[in-house]
Amino acid sequence: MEHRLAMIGFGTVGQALARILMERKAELREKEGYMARITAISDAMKGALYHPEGLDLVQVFRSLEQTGTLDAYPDTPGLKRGWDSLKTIEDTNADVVVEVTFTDVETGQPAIDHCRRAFEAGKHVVTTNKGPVALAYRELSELAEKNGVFWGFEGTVMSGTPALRLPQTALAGDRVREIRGILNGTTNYILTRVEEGRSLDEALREAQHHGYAEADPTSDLEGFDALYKVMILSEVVMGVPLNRQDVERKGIQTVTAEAIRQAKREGKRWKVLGQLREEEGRIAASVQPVAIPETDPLAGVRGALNAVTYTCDLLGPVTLVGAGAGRSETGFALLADLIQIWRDAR
Ligand SMILES: NC(=O)C1=CN([C@@H]2O[C@H](COP(=O)(O)OP(=O)(O)OC[C@H]3O[C@@H](n4cnc5c(N)ncnc54)[C@H](OP(=O)(O)O)[C@@H]3O)[C@@H](O)[C@H]2O)C=CC1
Ligand SMILES: N[C@@H](CC=O)C(=O)O
Repeated sequence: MEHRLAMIGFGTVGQALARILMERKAELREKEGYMARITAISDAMKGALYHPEGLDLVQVFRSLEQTGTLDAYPDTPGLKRGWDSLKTIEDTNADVVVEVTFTDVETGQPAIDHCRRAFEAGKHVVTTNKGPVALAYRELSELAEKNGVFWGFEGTVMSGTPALRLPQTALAGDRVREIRGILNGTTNYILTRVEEGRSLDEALREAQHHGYAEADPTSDLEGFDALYKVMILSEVVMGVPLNRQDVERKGIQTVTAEAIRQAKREGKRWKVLGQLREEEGRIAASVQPVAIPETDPLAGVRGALNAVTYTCDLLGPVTLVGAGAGRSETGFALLADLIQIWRDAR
């Protein structure tokens, strides 16, 4: 048995997963018995390829390096080009759809439709796209269950750091009453670099260069990305759905470079905190920059690292610190979900 994957979107994260599968092929096979081949890629601007026997990833990356597109991939018998995302999901032989298109903070589309169509076609989905989980969790979970397929979205919160798998597995049986965390890698990186003397613009450019920022970085800067993660944590970890309007939101545009450096002189650090607290079945939730004292454990979380503290009834507080964004870090989140599908099937 072997996974056949269809990549919907082939940007930073999609390419990172492809590289991991290529570079770790032998190790994954030996240690996990895991085998996968990418049979299809469909990307908005780079183009689309499908070959039922699998694509040659060396040629895929060569074509991207030469042309920025998939156009220079060599023609071989049986190769199809140009299929759009929905045709790729429905008409290829893939059994797992890897949904890694942009997160749309208004509608969650077209990613919600991508997941819907995949489940209806009896295909598993792994995704790092926050839109479907934040806006259509119930509907899509039910649809996946009805069709007997798996929906993996570990990478939607804190990249490959197991921020969702930890409460769902290791904390099962306890109740999470409160969540507090740094949930956006780009803004934490920017705040750290500005403290170190960079300008806000320079720091944002660096974050983009490292692959941390959203395609439209205003989503990071204005707090929408963290807001979506707060919605996901509320529903998936605390079992309470929230609307966007339920979450108070402020971005880092309200914090000047001088305020960041002044806080440092006063022994404080600005952090964008996502906070959720359960009170009588209701959730009070917010995303906002706060100047916290250096003695706060979250103050030491620097750069693109993120952290989350789950305060549980029985266990008390548990804090997880790890990558919040990044190429291989987020590609790994998809791999972890793929391995879970693989293990569950066995
Ligand atoms: N980067 C990170 O560290 C993390 C990212 N994420 C999430 O993962 C997802 C992917 O992120 P990332 O790879 O960085 O983003 P990129 O912007 O690098 O890649 C997204 C890709 O999706 C393609 N695309 C957009 N719409 C469609 C469509 N309708 N059909 C096919 N392809 C489409 C884009 O095409 P083109 O550009 O060619 O137009 C682009 O290549 C996002 O939802 C993001 O929020 C989650 C955790 C961390
Ligand atoms: N842009 C996001 C990417 C991961 O979700 C971030 O910076 O955290």
